[in-house]
Parts: sequence; structure tokens; C-alpha cells
Amino acid sequence: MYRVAVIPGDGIGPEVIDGAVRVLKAVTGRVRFEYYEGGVDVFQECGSPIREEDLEEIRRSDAVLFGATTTPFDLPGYRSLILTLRKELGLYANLRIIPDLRTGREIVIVRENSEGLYFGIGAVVNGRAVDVRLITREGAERIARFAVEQAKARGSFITFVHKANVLTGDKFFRRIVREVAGEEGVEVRDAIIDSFTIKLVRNPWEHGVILSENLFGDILSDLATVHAGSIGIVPSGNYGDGIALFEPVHGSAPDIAGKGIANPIGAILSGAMLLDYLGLDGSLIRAAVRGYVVNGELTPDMGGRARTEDVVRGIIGEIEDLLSMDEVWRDEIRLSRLESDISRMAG
Ligand SMILES: NC(=O)c1ccc[n+]([C@@H]2O[C@H](COP(=O)([O-])OP(=O)(O)OC[C@H]3O[C@@H](n4cnc5c(N)ncnc54)[C@H](O)[C@@H]3O)[C@@H](O)[C@H]2O)c1
Ligand SMILES: CC(C)[C@H](C(=O)O)[C@@H](O)C(=O)O
Ligand SMILES: [Mg+2]
Repeated sequence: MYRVAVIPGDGIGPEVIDGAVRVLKAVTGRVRFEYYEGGVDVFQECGSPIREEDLEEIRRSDAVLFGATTTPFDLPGYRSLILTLRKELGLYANLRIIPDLRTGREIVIVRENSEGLYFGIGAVVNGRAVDVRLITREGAERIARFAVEQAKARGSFITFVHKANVLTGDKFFRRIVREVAGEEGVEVRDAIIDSFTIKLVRNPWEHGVILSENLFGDILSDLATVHAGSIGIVPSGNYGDGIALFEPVHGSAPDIAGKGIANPIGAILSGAMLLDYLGLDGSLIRAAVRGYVVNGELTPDMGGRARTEDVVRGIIGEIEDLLSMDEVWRDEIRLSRLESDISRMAG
């Protein structure tokens, strides 16, 4: 039995995580879910966005499923819960997979998740504000290795997106990426961040594994979601050398929170990534999602009138249909919907 720490968060976080957990329970009985609070309310109670005793328990879990929390712009001393968890759990690699659910194509983004402008050295002194953009050799090497493994698993290459024509840190980062990839025989293509945004908008599927520094990856991954049809369907995995955390790329969406219309698919596909990480099989969830998207009613962010609950029930229904089929026919259906999984398995 695996133990998964669930942190729903606030806004639409609880709404979409509820659906993701129900879908996970529909495909496996091998996961036990433990729930934890986190965010501004906990901060106001104890001065941290997550209680220390809860963090200790989370550290001992097999994986984390995270919703989203709202980050106030100006709450003195507050640091976003997701940034706190990435730091405390050592999650230095952020894998964001933007799916075209109708064709199986994917935009794969590997975002460095621990350094850059997020390292957290910032101050305002005598009317001057400064934020340090830190790139370390250790940080650059480990994310380069992560991207190399992703590229090799896909028989692909790396597009390193940077501003090395201006920034010292990116000149340094670029040299290390090329060193590491060269040792493994993986091709690295250069892309300069400003002009690359045009390529990502116009020609999104041909960039192999997109690797970039933290803030660039944050921006590129939201931009890329337009090619999925909605930010609401994009999953992600935060990985380190131990535990991993899975979350939809979107945020707490205060503008639609409580309306029952949040798209749960990003959280559900994050659950599929979590099963893969545990060594279980996430592909049944992906097949069910793709089956539902082709035939079912979608939420308003994708032009439909469905409610969150309709989509969750529809995907669970797809899972039940797949599970009711005999093994051969189920695999036929499952694999026919999962070109990207097949190509990944084929290496
Ligand atoms: N992992 C996290 O905790 C996380 C990630 C991103 C943003 N945030 C926080 O969320 C808050 C809002 O941020 P934002 O507005 O920039 O980004 P957001 O992703 O919350 O919302 C952007 C837009 O996309 C829509 N949207 C997002 N997810 C959706 C879904 N599942 N279904 C349907 N529509 C969806 C929203 O309604 C909104 O119009 C901020 O406080 C931000 O800090 C948290
Ligand atoms: C909420 C915010 C701190 C976070 C980030 O900037 O990484 C979010 O935008 C994300 O993409 O996970
Ligand atoms: Mg972001």
C-alpha cells in the first residue's frame, strides 16, 4: 500500500483534487490518501504555510498530490506554499507536459525548479529593490541530467531556452547543459527566450524537450497551455532525489472558485503521473481522459457547458468501461489512444 499526501489548497484546488482522488480510487486500491492543510490560513496560525509536524509526515509519504493555493501579493513574511514545498522537499525538476488530447502530441517542458530568481535572495534598500538570479553548477548539472533522461526516453533532443546573449548566469548554464548532454550524446539546440515565444506559439510540437531556467519555464509552460485548449488540463510533476509532488500547472483560479465549473483534467492527469512515479500504471487514466475528451461534454474553459462533476463522473465511467473489457480488447483501446505513451515506451 502506498501512502499519498494530499494537499487540496484553496480556490479551485479542493474542487479539482476531489476529482483526481476519486479517479485514482477508481483505478487502484493500492494507494492510501492522507489530507493536509496549507496556505495563508495556516501561515496566520503558525507563521509558516504548512505546519512542521505535517511537513514531517509528508516527507515520509511516497508521493504528494497538490491542488493550488492563492499567493497574496503583499502579506509580510509569506512565501507561497508550493515554493515552500519545492524547497523543503528538494524538488529541483519540474516536468510539465502540455497534451494535445486529440492527437496524443505533447509539448514537454523541463523547468529548473529551485534556483534562478526563485532562490529567494531579494531586498529593498534605500529605495532600491534587488532580486538575485542564482545559477549554481550543481543546480545546472542536475536539471541538465533530468532533461537528458527525458530526451533519451523520447528518442529526442533538447531545446535549451535562455538569454545567454545577455545574462552571465545563462552563459554559465548553457555551457553546463552542453557539457552534460554531450557526454550522453544528446543534441542540444539553442533558443533565445524572446524570439522562442514566437516559435512556441506558431510551431509548438517540434522542439523536443524544452529546458529552461526557473522563471522562463514558469512563463513558457503557461504560454504553451494554449495549445492544449486550456491551462485547466495540463499536469506536472516536481521531482527531486526522493519524494515527488504532482500538481496541475494552473493556480487557484479565484475568478471561478466555488462555481463548480473548474476543469479537473489537469489534476486527474497529474494523478496519472503520480501512478507512473509509484511504478503503477497511469496509462489507463490517460486513455480514459482521451476517450472522454473525444466524446464527452467539456467545461466552459474548453467551450463546453459541463460542470466539474460531470467531467469527473464521465472519466470514471470511461475507466469502468475499460476495466469491464477483457484484457486484450482493453489494451487495444488503451494503446490506440496513447500514441505518446507508445512512442515513449518504444524509447
Ligand atoms: N501551484 C500553485 O499553488 C499555483 C500555481 C499558479 C498560480 N497560483 C496562484 O493562483 C492565484 C491565481 O493565479 P492566476 O490567475 O495567475 O492563474 P490561474 O491558473 O489560477 O488562473 C488563470 C486563468 O485560468 C483559469 N483556470 C485556471 N485553472 C483552471 C481550471 N482548472 N479550469 C478552468 N479554468 C481554469 C482561471 O479561471 C483564470 O481565468 C494566484 O494567487 C497565484 O499565485 C498558485
Ligand atoms: C504560484 C507560483 C509561485 C508558481 C511559480 O511561479 O512557480 C506557479 O506560477 C507555478 O507555475 O507553479
Ligand atoms: Mg506558473
